[in-house]
Amino acid sequence: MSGSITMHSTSPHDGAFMDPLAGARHVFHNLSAGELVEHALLQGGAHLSDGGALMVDTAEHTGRSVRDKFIVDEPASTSDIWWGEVNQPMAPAHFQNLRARAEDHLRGGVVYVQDVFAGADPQYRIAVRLVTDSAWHALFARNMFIRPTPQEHEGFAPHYTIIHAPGLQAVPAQDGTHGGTAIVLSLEQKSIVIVGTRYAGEIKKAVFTLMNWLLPQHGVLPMHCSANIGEGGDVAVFFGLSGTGKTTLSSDPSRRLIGDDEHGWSAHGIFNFEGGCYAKAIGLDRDREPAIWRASTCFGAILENVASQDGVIDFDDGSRTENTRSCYPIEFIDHIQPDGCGGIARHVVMLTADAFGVLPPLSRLTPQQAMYHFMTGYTAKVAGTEKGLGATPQATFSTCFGAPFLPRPPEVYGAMLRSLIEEHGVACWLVNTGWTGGPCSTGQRMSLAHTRRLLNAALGGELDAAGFEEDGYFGLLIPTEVQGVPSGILRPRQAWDDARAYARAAGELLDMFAKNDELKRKAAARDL
Ligand SMILES: Nc1ncnc2c1ncn2[C@@H]1O[C@H](COP(=O)(O)OP(=O)(O)O)[C@@H](O)[C@H]1O
Ligand SMILES: C=C(OP(=O)(O)O)C(=O)O
Ligand SMILES: [Mn+2]
Repeated sequence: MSGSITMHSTSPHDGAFMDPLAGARHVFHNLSAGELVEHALLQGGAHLSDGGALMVDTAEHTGRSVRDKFIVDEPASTSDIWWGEVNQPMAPAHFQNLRARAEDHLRGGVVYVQDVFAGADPQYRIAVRLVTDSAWHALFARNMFIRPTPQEHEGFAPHYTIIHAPGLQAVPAQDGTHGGTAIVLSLEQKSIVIVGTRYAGEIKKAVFTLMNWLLPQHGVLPMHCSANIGEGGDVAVFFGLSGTGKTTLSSDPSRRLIGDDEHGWSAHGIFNFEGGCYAKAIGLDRDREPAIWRASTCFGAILENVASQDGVIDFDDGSRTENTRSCYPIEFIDHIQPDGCGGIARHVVMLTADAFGVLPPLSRLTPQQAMYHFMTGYTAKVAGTEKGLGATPQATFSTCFGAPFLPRPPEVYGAMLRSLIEEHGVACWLVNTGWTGGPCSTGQRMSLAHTRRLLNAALGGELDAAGFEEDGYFGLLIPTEVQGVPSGILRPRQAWDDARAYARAAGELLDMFAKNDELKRKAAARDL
């Protein structure tokens, strides 16, 4: 590997397409946050909260459209793609159509251009240009990615361009899509097209997919995780699927936040891909999560699908969706690592929100167990929209805690993590941020205070000399005592009133893991 790596082998604009902006009526380049807020209000469909946060509505798409994501099937770039359910091929001719129509659509009106970077480590950074007709999505990109300095803006040459036309519907017969929505990556043409959805998370996760494609060729492991750094410079990464606590737990007043969702692990250490956070806002409570609450409610923040009355935010209202979101630049959090870079991770934490209430709140993993849980990627959600009584939990297995974002086969990422854990003697932990004392219908959500205390004990070295005992089902090592947490909580069997009900639930969860292992074995045999 050379000193300065070129993440982009050909010239930024390879001439395959016209400048997407040529002929556009009004083009606004790199407006400030204040200007974008003004434009968003004028464009309509947005208003300010009493504290100044921009409140927007995404209409029917309130989450990612997993089935509508495509990678263009281009021979030079796609031989290493993990084709299948996650990565569906799109014919180059279809992409050509779709992109041309998206550009035409944008040319017809007002266009916002935001130039940003992904990758805090300059060596592995890509320059990304978002072209959109929606001012608040331009603000989203400005908040979420790394904002160039004035000098960096001069001569900014995008390596990748995102054509974002949320109001345009794809046409399946012409564009090769399933319906009106499409998120399409062309690795060869260095271009991403997003149509038919206003959910802003598509923008950041499309760039994440791109980083997941690019970085392994440079010996860097891309990860769906948050990261922070302790007083002594010790770095921890927190893997986990959506809603397991990456954002919440990484902003901890006693540790500096590196980032809340996407990181790379290079020979120098951990670096954020982003410059902002995208927190789940449902139930956001001022007292329980003061840092995220403050960041989410001030001018410059965007609140997606959050309800309000006369400007007063109601974070408890999930009537539009449970997946309400807040988006803010990382500087809105007090304790951050300003350059977005830390050293080699000393701790790897795997978060799971176990709605069956079976897994211990904290357990230590051997390197082998850590790899098993990484390749398995378990979490369990409450099914449907009605939470609480009677709801049945739904197990989810998403390999590498991020299958929807992996363009390469999972083993590529697994092998890299395995060698990093071995090489650096990394301590590994499994944390259940889900339920305790029963499944979600009868148990309680793990207290955030307990989860934070357990993590601080693990990361701060308090548990180095602690006693551990096996859980009896998963071979997990549970600390027998942690200051500040009742011992009855540490062992899930004791947290349940009915020991037999616990045994049954644990057995059932083990079966679900075994079924998933079997499915993976079959899929691997098919691919041989
Ligand atoms: N013990 C807990 N640990 C972490 N999060 C919890 C816990 N209890 C409740 N929560 C809630 O779960 C949600 C976790 O969401 P978030 O941190 O945004 O997840 P992610 O970033 O992994 O998608 C938040 O709404 C948080 O308040
Ligand atoms: C942005 C997302 O990720 P997360 O929930 O992991 O923050 C998402 O799933 O749309
Ligand atoms: Mn998050």
